[in-house]
Amino acid sequence: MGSLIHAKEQMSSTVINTVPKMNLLKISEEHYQNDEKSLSSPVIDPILRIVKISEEDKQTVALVHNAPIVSSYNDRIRPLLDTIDRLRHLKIMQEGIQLPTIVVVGDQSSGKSSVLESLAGISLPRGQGICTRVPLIMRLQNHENPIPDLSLEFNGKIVPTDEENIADAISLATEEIAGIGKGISNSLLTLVVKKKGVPDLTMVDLPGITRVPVHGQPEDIYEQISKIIMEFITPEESIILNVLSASVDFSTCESIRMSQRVDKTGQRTLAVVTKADKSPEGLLEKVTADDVNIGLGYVCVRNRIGDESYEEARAEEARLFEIHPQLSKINKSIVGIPVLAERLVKIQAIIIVKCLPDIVRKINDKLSVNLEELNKMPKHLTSIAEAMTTFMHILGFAKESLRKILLQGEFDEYQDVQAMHGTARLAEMLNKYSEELQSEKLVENGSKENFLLDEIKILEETKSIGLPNFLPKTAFHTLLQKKVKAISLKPFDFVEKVWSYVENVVISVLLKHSDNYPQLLSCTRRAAHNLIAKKKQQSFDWVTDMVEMEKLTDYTCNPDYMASWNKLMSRQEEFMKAVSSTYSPSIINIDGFGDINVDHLYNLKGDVQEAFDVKMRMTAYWDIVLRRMVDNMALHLLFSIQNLVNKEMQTEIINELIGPQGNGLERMLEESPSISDKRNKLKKSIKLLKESKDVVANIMDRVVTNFD
Ligand SMILES: Nc1nc2c(ncn2[C@@H]2O[C@H](COP(=O)(O)OP(=O)(O)OP(=O)(O)O)[C@@H](O)[C@H]2O)c(=O)[nH]1
Repeated sequence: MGSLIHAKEQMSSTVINTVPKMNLLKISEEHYQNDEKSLSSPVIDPILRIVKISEEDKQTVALVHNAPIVSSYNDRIRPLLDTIDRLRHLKIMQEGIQLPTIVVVGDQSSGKSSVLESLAGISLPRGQGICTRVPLIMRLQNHENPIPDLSLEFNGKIVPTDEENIADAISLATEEIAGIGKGISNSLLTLVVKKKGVPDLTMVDLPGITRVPVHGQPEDIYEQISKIIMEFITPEESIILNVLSASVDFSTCESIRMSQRVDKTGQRTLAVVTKADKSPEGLLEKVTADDVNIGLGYVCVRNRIGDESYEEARAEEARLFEIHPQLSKINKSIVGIPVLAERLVKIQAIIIVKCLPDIVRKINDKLSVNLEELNKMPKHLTSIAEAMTTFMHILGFAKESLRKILLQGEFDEYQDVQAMHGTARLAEMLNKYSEELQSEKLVENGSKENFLLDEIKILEETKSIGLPNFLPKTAFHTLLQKKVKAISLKPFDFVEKVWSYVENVVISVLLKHSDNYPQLLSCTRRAAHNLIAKKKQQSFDWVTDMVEMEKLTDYTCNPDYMASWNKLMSRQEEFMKAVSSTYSPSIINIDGFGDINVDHLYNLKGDVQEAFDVKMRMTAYWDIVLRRMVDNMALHLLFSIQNLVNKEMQTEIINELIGPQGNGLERMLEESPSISDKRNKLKKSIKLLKESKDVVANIMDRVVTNFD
């Protein structure tokens, strides 16, 4: 037997020593398989499951079963397992970093605690009804001292205990955590068992699932327990040790349903079938049929019964599977606590090696994200001078951002937010405004059935006693006023739209920069709002003047006016011919108006020729007016926005914050609870991650060396 153990030790160290750095899991799985092969050449499926085993091997396995449950994996896996345990102790899972964990689940009284005590060689509270009421982390450590060393860790304290009192100590600790009675809690209880011959294993025992609350249990016991179980078995890093009683139909087990929900293919589920002694009939068929899809295979066991000692229980178990008419037919590679221990130790090594590099990466990533966030957080201000400096910085940054967004067209701070690409949006609005003004002109020029009638009517009404060949200026002005009036609302609408947009941009920039000082938010928002209201009013006043000016006066030095009028007037003679033509329809094409039927002007009283002249003057001039309305508007807005960004905003906000009414600087000294909470949380998390980083830093060197 000694040489066998020696051979196995050699084999194990080969496994550990030959795994290269890259792709640790894949390789360690292969080696694990090789390991099994070198032991007994069984046929093994890709997920570690032994399918066939030779007769000769059966004997070897049987011999191994009689060896103490200690693997030479221990020496090498122990530091890795310690690392994981220390990370668990640091509560790294609170940071959303999952640890590789063997999670023991099972229906109520399926025998979970019995399996664990068999593995640990100690007595745990056992019984009918709910015994495990809190997640129990069981850390088994092989140690050389023949005297076992047991302790419980919970609620921040360590309580030493011994084998005799462990069951009571666990019950007491459970009561302290979850209260007296049958209630459950998700606060952890850790049991450390250092004992000669135990496998180096860490497992989590969870409360058993029950659908029907027993006397004294809360009504929603099923939901409470399911929640805890799901929390532990959902992460991909968890191996599910599903404890099933041989006396039940596996497919009806709640624990199977749950594990199937998170591990459909069963690739991270191992089944332990307890109470083989109670229900031996058909057990072989059940585990062979594998109706419930257990990827990592089955191990059938017989736990301690009544007052048996651990040694007696193991001997009974070995005897049972050796001589029982039905149970002895079950392959020896899948029976007994020693096989289970061996299997778990290996699976544990594989998942740890697989997960560790990822854990290290996640710790580093999270640490740098948190450090960055902490650095970005506002300083806690302690004096008015500090508050003033911070405030001026905020103002400076906001001004710079607005200058980029609204004046220079640089969007590095808002690459993906189109609404904040200010210069482009303003240009878009101006183009639309210009198009809207032009479209009015097109509509008007398009209505040809009344061509010249307006002009003729106005000329008649503005006639006075005088020489016939003088065009009355009033006629032109009357027409101009009518036209300006028709479009006069458009510039007001445009101004309204532009300032609303600018207000949104200004407020979101100010809010972004004063984000860390919620005390500043309301007063900067108010200042921005007041300032924009003022600017809007100024623009309205300016637009009113501009519209009135265009209505009441007329002037341009733009040569386009004369050029365009001359061009239009060159068609006057032809036009008059068309008007006096007796043919019907009499049609003439004029630039900008298209084909005009002039039948309605034939024989018309009033001066058609004069009306044509007035209309063409107006047409030439109106183009100038519209362009002027767009150009002037653009200049006005650019100038106003420039003033707002470069001068007025700063003054307005300073007045609002520290003016006669303002007490903003004093308020900046009072840190908001949400900010201080956030800072404390970040500091706590950074401390935890730094400690975790130290914990894994040493081990990663060893992983690499060991697995080189
Ligand atoms: N005959 C026999 N009885 C067993 C075996 N395993 C467990 N039992 C008994 O089944 C009962 C329940 O076992 P526990 O280990 O307390 O079950 P549990 O799943 O931890 O229970 P809860 O935590 O309450 O859900 C106890 O009385 C055990 O002695 C076994 O292999 N054979």
